[in-house]
Amino acid sequence: MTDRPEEFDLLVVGGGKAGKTLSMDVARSGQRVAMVERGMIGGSCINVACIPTKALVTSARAARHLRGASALGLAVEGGRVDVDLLRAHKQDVVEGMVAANRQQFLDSGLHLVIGQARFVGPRTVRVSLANGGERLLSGADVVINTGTRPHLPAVPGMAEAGVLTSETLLRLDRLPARLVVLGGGTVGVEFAQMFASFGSMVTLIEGGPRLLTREDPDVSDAVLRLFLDDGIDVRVGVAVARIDRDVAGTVRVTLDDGSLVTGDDVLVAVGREPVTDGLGLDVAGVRLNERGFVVVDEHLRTSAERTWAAGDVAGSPQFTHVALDDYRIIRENLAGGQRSTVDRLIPYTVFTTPELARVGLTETEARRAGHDIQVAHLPVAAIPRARTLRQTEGMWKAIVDTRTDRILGAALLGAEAGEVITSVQLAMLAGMPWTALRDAIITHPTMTEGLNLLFASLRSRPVR
Ligand SMILES: Cc1cc2nc3c(=O)[nH]c(=O)nc-3n(C[C@H](O)[C@H](O)[C@H](O)COP(=O)(O)OP(=O)(O)OC[C@H]3O[C@@H](n4cnc5c(N)ncnc54)[C@H](O)[C@@H]3O)c2cc1C
Ligand SMILES: NC(=O)c1ccc[n+]([C@@H]2O[C@H](COP(=O)([O-])OP(=O)(O)OC[C@H]3O[C@@H](n4cnc5c(N)ncnc54)[C@H](O)[C@@H]3O)[C@@H](O)[C@H]2O)c1
Repeated sequence: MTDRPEEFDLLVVGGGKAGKTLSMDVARSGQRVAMVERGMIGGSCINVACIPTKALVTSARAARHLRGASALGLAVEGGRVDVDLLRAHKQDVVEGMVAANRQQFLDSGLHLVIGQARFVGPRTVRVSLANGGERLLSGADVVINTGTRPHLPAVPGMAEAGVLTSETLLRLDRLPARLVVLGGGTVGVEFAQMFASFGSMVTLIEGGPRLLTREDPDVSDAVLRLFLDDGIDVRVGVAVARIDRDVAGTVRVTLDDGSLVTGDDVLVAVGREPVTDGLGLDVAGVRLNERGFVVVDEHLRTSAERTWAAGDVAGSPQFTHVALDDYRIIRENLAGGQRSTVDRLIPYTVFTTPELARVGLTETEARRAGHDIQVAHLPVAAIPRARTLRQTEGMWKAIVDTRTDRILGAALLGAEAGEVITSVQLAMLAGMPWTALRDAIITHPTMTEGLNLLFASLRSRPVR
């Protein structure tokens, strides 16, 4: 290797959703682009996060359907979960997407460099290549997109006891008979319910006052009731004092209220931390915040000249669709634009069964912000489609501004909520009044039709 770097118009460090989409787009426009990825073709979403988990949620839902088949008029036996088949299904979905990504990378003309990058100066990285050797690369512009990894808190005994993360549990080399889940956030609830559907006895421990602490208390309570119905043992407002594994292999989790939870495996799902250590960002002039995330401005510029950051590592809300929007922002700003992250309307869906889909403000946030609000409520059982699906669990709510008639936010817990929320989001983006959703003619019988009923529960402003 010479000391002169290979020069590119754009150098992307980490091939996550933001980085790979940007790399392909810029390469297709004829510029020289190098993307360094240490091993996961396509990034974490398709390899170890969204896609494998949602493939397994499909299996979990199928298992539930099979158990409830008689209610649908079907005489079906059992539905035993076979962990080898489960793993094969998940792998097949993942490998299909990885192969499609690899082909798209090739077609775009980007230079894919497989190896671990480390900054050795401004806009210059040394890459330890996966197949041996090194390369020195520089970019006229550089984008950091190295993502996050599971955070492991300092709990006495945990390292010796051995615990799982979302990544290691997804390898599925066995189905734990008893699974203890630490953390009742998005990862914790999705995994807890999925494994309960596969037949594991699940205990979920959340340090905060309730499940999904970002949500309104009535929404968290509705999720809690579903979990209790599923036989999940939920403990909230307790901290783990220590974790031990006995000679028989049983894990013993001692809580600070003196109680003891036992299991075969512990999944730690208490948040994610940025992948910035060992990246040499100090020599690149890139500032980090106290939690190790890259500090960016609203245009996703870092403290170093012509150096940008995108996705989880830039402190963006941790969703793939947000990483995609970060790509759009940088793409436009590389071309001299001023696109910004300010005031983005970011929906999300927690893939429990049924799903919890959210957009905009919660009721708590709307009140705190001083809005004069009305809150619409609807039990999902009131929606005809839910009856035909025989999935009547859940509740919907929406928050509207009484003065402007604009929709401020919605929380939909129910079947297909992740699809329905987009209609609410689009109405918000278009600045439509809530009455438009109350009065729109919507196909019958669909879940989206429930929006007519949800908003019909509100009072209209008197006509003046
Ligand atoms: C279990 C789980 C389920 C999730 N489900 C969903 C979901 O359903 N929907 C949703 O929207 N979001 C979901 N998320 C969040 C989503 O996965 C992330 O927000 C998203 O993947 C972030 O993408 P990114 O662009 O920041 O980078 P990432 O996809 O994290 O990519 C970063 C890449 O950088 C590479 N890298 C790191 N360091 C180096 C280095 N030094 N040199 C070279 N390469 C390097 C890594 O190998 C990785 O491929 C989930 C997350 C988890 C953990
Ligand atoms: N469907 C989706 O879109 C999806 C799915 C999974 C993950 N994600 C993304 O990944 C991010 C990370 O997910 P996550 O669930 O790891 O983090 P999170 O921040 O969503 O939740 C972590 C939870 O763990 C709790 N906690 C923290 N320390 C604890 C401790 N010592 N003991 C018990 N509980 C503790 C917190 O109070 C919190 O409720 C999410 O915020 C989300 O943005 C998205």
